[in-house]
Amino acid sequence: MLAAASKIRTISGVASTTSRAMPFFLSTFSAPTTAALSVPSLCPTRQNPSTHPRRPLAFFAAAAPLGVLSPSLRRSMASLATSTAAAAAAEVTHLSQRDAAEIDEQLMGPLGFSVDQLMELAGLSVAAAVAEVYKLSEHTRVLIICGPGNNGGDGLVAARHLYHFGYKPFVCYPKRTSRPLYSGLVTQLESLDIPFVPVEDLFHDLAGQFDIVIDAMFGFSFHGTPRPPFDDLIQMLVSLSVTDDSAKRPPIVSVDIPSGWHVEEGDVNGGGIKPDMLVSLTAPKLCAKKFTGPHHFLGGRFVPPPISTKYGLELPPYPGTSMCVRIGKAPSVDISSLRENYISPELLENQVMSDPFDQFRRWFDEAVTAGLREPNAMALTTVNKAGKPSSRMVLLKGVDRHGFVWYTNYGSQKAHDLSENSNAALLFYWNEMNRQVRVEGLVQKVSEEESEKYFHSRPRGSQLGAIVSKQSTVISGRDVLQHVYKELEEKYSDGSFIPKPDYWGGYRLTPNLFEFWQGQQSRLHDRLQYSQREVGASTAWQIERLAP
Ligand SMILES: NC(=O)C1=CN([C@@H]2O[C@H](COP(=O)(O)OP(=O)(O)OC[C@H]3O[C@@H](n4cnc5c(N)ncnc54)[C@H](OP(=O)(O)O)[C@@H]3O)[C@@H](O)[C@H]2O)[C@@H](O)CC1
Ligand SMILES: [K+]
Repeated sequence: MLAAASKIRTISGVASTTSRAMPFFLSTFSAPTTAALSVPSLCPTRQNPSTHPRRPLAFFAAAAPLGVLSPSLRRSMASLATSTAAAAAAEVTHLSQRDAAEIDEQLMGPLGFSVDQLMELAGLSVAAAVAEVYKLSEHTRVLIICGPGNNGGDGLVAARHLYHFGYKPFVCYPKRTSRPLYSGLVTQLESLDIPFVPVEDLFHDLAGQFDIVIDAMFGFSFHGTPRPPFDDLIQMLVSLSVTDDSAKRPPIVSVDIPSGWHVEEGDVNGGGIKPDMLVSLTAPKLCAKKFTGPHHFLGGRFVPPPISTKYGLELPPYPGTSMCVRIGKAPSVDISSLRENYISPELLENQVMSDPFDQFRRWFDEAVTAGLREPNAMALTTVNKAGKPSSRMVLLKGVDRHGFVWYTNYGSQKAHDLSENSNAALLFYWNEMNRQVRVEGLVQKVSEEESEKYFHSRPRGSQLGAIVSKQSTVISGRDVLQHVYKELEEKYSDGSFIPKPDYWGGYRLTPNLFEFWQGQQSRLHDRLQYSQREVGASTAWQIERLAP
């Protein structure tokens, strides 16, 4: 059985609402095992966005020094990528019209690119940026208005990618050119049954017909004032963008330049389009400095060093494998309006395993199968003898009937707390599945032998890292770590055995309480608690439902 859980988040003040669907594999669980669970190595996985519109694809993994999306990395690192890029926005280079055209010529001349290639990457960037901001569940119908030049071509390509992402594109392409590149793009869209909408059909109830409007009319070669029919189309978007209630109209996304704006001066008389989102390509043009909408992205991840060097381009790094990166400040949200409505299968007493370890194992396997990133990440809360609590995330490295194991530095704050008070709590939060597991119990160090075994199973870099860090002590700078690390790297460069430091090892929490939480609609969440009770000379787990 494959059921779905989804979550609807409402964000007022910005674009809005997200929802997610996540596969659950409730009945695919095989017989519980008593063998220790050795946590598998977990890689973020990508699912077909047209069928699984879940996390914004991971952000941030590869591109040193910054980086989501991956992906999707999605996802926590995304905010870091975003804020770092935002911080850098002030220094982003803005191109004059002449430089933009010159770069175009060089890319397609001495640097060996074809226009088809660049257009494909540009259109893909636009589609990726749109999908990052406007979630499929809330914005399905996308109108793409395409102009006569390459900006229009970017729009045609974006339409195709949006279709494959699961959106429903409609294209308005009033001035077609017969060049094979463009006729090919049109044929590709026709083969997907994407409707081509005549201009006349757009002049009534645009807001009711579409959830997003993409302006791909003019880019950096625009000059003068718009000629028909683009003058009327631009006016239509102007009227749309001044609609008071932004929630009642489709957002406008401009490709490279808001059409009709002066390429360098921007919206000179103030009567032009006011897009909600701008996707600058290659590098922002000077007019982008006047863009005041909430979402400014950069796309066109193809700029080779000769161009960056020649034009002194300062551009934010693209996160991970992403085709776009936010530049400019991320819109601020009203925290009190962030609200999720959880939709999940019910969690009933007669569905859960009688043993909480088996139930944990079942949920853990489902989290891994569903492709969650680091489902073994858990918040560990310790409390010192003065009753002062502290929390941090650690990684679960094993679980069996004896308990939950993680490794750390025995000189750390948590170790200090645990030496004074062995009570601790673990919290797993599997956001995409609307699930949380709480575990409480007593903590003990694992045997030296167990720690040794695990230490030597780690990559050599992690072994050295464990030696370098006198965890939780104050250090004067990052260079301190790098210096010691380098020395150790040299010392062990011959591949010789790296001894485990005695201040490094594992802990095991032996649970006396579990709580399995499944988010449900209208705050009527399922909470099933397992606690221990005496039965004769032994103990048994009793399951009780807690009010949400
Ligand atoms: N590396 C890069 O840089 C990359 C660039 N890429 C993309 O290319 C875009 C630049 O494309 P582009 O040069 O084809 O020009 P664009 O702005 O689409 O329009 C030209 C057309 O509009 C017409 N037109 C002009 N003014 C007009 C008016 N007032 N009223 C009516 N029509 C008017 C003009 O006609 P003309 O005036 O010449 O008769 C011509 O037909 C760029 O912004 C980016 O999106 C990416 O694909 C890949 C990488
Ligand atoms: K445009």
